[in-house]
This record gives sequence, structure tokens and C-alpha cells, in this order.
Amino acid sequence: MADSAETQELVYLVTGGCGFLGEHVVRMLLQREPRLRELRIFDLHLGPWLEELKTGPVQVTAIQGDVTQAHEVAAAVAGAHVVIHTAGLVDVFGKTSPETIHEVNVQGTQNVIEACVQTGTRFLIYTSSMEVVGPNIKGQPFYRGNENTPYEAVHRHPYPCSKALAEQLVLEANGREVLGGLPLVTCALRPTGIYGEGHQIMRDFYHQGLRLGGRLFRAIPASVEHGRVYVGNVAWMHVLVARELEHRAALMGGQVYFCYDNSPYKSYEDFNMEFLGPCGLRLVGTRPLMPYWLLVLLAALNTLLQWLLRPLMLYAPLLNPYTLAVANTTFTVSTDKARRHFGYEPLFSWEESRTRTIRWVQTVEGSA
Ligand SMILES: NC(=O)C1=CN([C@@H]2O[C@H](COP(=O)(O)OP(=O)(O)OC[C@H]3O[C@@H](n4cnc5c(N)ncnc54)[C@H](O)[C@@H]3O)[C@@H](O)[C@H]2O)C=CC1
Ligand SMILES: CC(C)CCC[C@@H](C)[C@H]1CC[C@H]2[C@@H]3[C@H](O)CC4=CC(=O)CC[C@]4(C)[C@H]3CC[C@]12C
Repeated sequence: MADSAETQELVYLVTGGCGFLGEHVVRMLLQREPRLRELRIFDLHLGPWLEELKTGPVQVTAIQGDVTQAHEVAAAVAGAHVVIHTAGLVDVFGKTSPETIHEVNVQGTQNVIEACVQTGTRFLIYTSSMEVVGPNIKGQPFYRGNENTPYEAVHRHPYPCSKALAEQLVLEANGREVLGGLPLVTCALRPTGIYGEGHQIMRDFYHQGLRLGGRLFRAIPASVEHGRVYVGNVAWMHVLVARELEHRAALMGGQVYFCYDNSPYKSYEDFNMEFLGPCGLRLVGTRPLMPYWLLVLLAALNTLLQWLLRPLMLYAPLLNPYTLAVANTTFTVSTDKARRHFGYEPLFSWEESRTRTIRWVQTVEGSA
């Protein structure tokens, strides 16, 4: 990559570049990677906003494609110096079958790795997830943990299972010889729950609050803490890793990094209120209004309804046994591995992340 860097000739590929995180990665690369010549954006569904990017100095190439199709992936990867693989099916609500989640998240990642090997691309960054670690099926808390904290990472749900398998594939591929004889350098970033402009679940909570007359009802105790991270900082960490991977290949190759920032540790609902509150919503109750056993029952009922209604319609509410278990389990990270290895510092302070997210919620359809 050194020659290309000197002549400012880098080609990057972002898979899933039209998703919530992918769009931020794309925009961040255009702003903060001056060595970029071409940016390829590969996604199943291309967004109309891509058009506005095509007028800048960097060649922006939109590629409509499917990561499960090896030939489509190989064609997109050929000639790229760096691949940032964010594409994935983020489904914890039972909208898609476990087989499809596996095909996209695991087989899709395998296709990306093989494409790098076959075409000679040396640097691969994978967007993994905190879900690879936990919360586990026992609901054990992970409190201010880092990448070395012992934790029983046992999953049953298709989404964390698929992310864990895909991450393993990526890490094992580190060091494989790519076309041309040089070694592949890979690493995986594990964001905690991401928030920020474009966050669909935040939108859903906002609309739900509006439907309930400006109120949301507390379901989870305030003492259950979640680590959350602003999407701009997740994008920034991807850009930094991509930049540093060549020079620090021995240190960073085959490594995992939690993706974090200075957002405060709070319960999922209290954290959301940091944005929804200034937009006119109120969280009712200092304690959960329903006993936990009733939530468990409702979550199980939702699973049953989803199954019964499947032939007629897709019933995929926010509450199911898995989302309840995740929401009700403390999972917070506290680590400086990314700072030590490649100098990561959050680009956006908590105040700025909050302000940007509030401004975005204010533009969401239905807002006052
Ligand atoms: N949203 C979150 O809180 C977190 C997300 N992640 C990971 O970050 C990555 C991005 O997630 P989000 O942006 O939230 O999801 P998203 O659903 O907004 O974006 C995923 C993108 O991948 C694309 N995609 C899906 N299937 C594809 C296929 N077969 N071929 C090509 N493209 C395909 C989608 O069209 C979409 O644009 C995922 O890998 C996810 O597992 C990790 C931690 C937390
Ligand atoms: C009313 C319910 C009790 C509250 C439901 C909230 C849930 C929908 C969300 C609570 C925690 C979220 C998950 C968490 O942020 C970690 C994640 C990481 C990922 O890689 C993908 C998304 C998610 C699983 C996220 C999904 C929504 C929650 C379960």
C-alpha cells in the first residue's frame, strides 16, 4: 500500500455502505482519508444520497450486489486496497430466517475473505459486535469489561451466533497469502449498541412515544447499564484502523477491538431519553411499571404470535425473549486497547454526539 499512499491512489470498498453505520463510514472516509482515489460502495440496496457524493474529487462507485454471491463480491473487491465489511443482517426480531442470517453474515463474510485472497487485497476490517461476547444466555452481567475480560460467551440466537462465527473466520484469515504472495491483514471491531443519525430503533421508540401521547413507560430497571457508542465514532474507528493496519500489521493483525466512546453508561431506556426527552417525550416511572415475570410472559406470547401469524403476516415486535434478556442485562465496556494500538480517541464528544442525535430526531417524520 506504501506506493499507492505516496501517490494518493487508494481504492477502498465498503460493503453495506448504504446502511446506518455504512453511510457514516462512507462519509467519514470522504472527509478524513485524503489518500483516497476511489470509494466503492457495495450494498443490496443503494441509497439515492449516493448521487450527491459523485460530484466530489474522489471517484465514488456504487455497486448494487449481494454478499452471498461470491462472484459479485469478487468483482467488487478486485483492485481494492482495503475492504471495510459492514454488510450484515441485523435482525434480533425474527424478521428473517436463521438460515438467511447465517448465509448473509457468515457465508457473506467468507465470500469477502476469499475475494481478498483471490484478488490480492491485503487489508480487511470487519464490523463485528459486542454481541459476539454477550450478553450470554445466562444473562450474566459484563461490567466495564475489556477485550481480555473472562466471560462465558454462549449464545443461541441466530444473530450473535452468526456474528461470532463470522468474526472467527475473519481473525483466522489473518496471515493467509493473497494473490501476489503477501499476507492478508485482518481485524474485527466490536461496537456496543450504536446510536445516532439514522438509527431505526430510536425512530421506532420515538414513534411509539408519539402514539402513546408523548409518553414511554419504563420496562427495565434503571440500574441495568448499557454501553452505547455514537455512530460517528464507530465510523471514525473504522477509518483509523484502515489507515493504520498496514504500518502496524504485526500488532493489529488478527486482533479484536471493542468500539466505544465517552457516552455515559445508562439503562437502554434512560439513554434513549437523552435524545427523546428534548424532543418532547417523557419516560413514565422511576421503576418498571410491570413486574418482570409479566414482561417475560408477554415476550413469550409475542414469540408464539409470531409463529402463529407467520403464514398470514410478519409480526415482529420489539419485545421478544431475546431482546428482553439483552435489555435486562448489564453490558458495559471499559478499555483502552484501541487507543494503545492505533491511537483511537473519539472524534465526537458526548455533548456533540448528543446534540447531533437530538437534531436528527427532530427531523424524523412525525416530530413536532
Ligand atoms: N446497529 C448496531 O447497534 C450494531 C451493529 N453492528 C454491526 O454493524 C454492521 C452494520 O449494522 P447497521 O448499520 O446497524 O445495519 P443496517 O441494516 O443499517 O446496515 C446493513 C447494510 O448491509 C446491507 N446488506 C444486508 N444484506 C446484504 C447482502 N446480502 N449483500 C449486501 N449488502 C447487504 C443492507 O442493505 C444495509 O445497507 C452490521 O454488521 C452489524 O452486525 C454491530 C454492533 C452494533
Ligand atoms: C421494551 C423492551 C424491554 C426493550 C427493547 C429494547 C431492545 C429492542 C434493545 C435493547 C438492547 C438492544 C441491542 C443492543 O444494543 C446490542 C445490539 C448489538 C448489535 O450488534 C445489534 C443490535 C443489538 C442486538 C441491539 C438490538 C435492540 C436491543 C435488543
